[in-house]
Amino acid sequence: MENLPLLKVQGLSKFYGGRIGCTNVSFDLWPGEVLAIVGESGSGKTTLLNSLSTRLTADAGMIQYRMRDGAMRDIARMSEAERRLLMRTDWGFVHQNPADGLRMSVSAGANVGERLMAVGDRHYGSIRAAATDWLSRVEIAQDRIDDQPRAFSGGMRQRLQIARNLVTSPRLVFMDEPTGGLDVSVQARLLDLLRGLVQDLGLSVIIVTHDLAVARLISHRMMVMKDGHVIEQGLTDRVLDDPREPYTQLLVSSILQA
Ligand SMILES: Nc1ncnc2c1ncn2[C@@H]1O[C@H](COP(=O)(O)OP(=O)(O)OP(=O)(O)O)[C@@H](O)[C@H]1O
Repeated sequence: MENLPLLKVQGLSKFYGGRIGCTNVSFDLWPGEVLAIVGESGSGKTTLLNSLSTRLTADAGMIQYRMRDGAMRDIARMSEAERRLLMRTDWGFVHQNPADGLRMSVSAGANVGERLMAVGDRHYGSIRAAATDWLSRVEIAQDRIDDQPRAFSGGMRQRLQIARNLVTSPRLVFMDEPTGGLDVSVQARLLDLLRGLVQDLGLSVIIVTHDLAVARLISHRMMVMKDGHVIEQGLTDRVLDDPREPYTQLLVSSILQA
């Protein structure tokens, strides 16, 4: 199945009244592939990510996903319950602000364990063991398992949010500026950790970032957005080293000069 796409997107569009959010986006995502969506503020990155992950309902187009049994399913034709199950198990969503993806008033262990309970795991010992294991994989000391995330630093909260997402072994993870809003040194460490996990787990990832250095480090392929349109896509190194569109050239050179 490795030679079949995990996600197939055709002609996806989302409008806000008369304003374009994103329009006519098409691409295939392959198992183990990391796709970065880049572009300046207001270009439609978040709208596209939210439409792909069904947090927003698209106005046109089709999203097909290859289920674990190999069947290609049209996301729009799934029942609400099927879609919810998918989002709790096979998909993950890492928000820029960890508070949007965590429950701030329950313990770190419960934040991770909760996703397992949501898929039917009822055995306290095994849930606690999985939570402990995941905390250490994201470099959170085990003696913090009973602390609430409100007692954590920004970087720790983000690592906890990642653990909560990955504990159910998802195959596709959406990320919205996961290193945004953190100090530069914390960002670098988190990016390193993310890159390692994505590689080890063979995850497929769609990551929104306005930071081309982040895209360079973590992604295989890149889509450049402008005014809701994908204006250029290709292998990350190709797009950054040899941008074809004048707008991409401008984006790349402005970063290099900064
Ligand atoms: N809820 C909304 N209602 C109306 N217009 C919206 C809404 N959300 C986004 N838009 C518009 O859609 C376009 C794309 O916005 P979007 O937030 O997707 O861009 P972005 O690239 O993610 O920007 P940023 O990097 O600043 O988050 C913009 O013109 C924006 O004003």
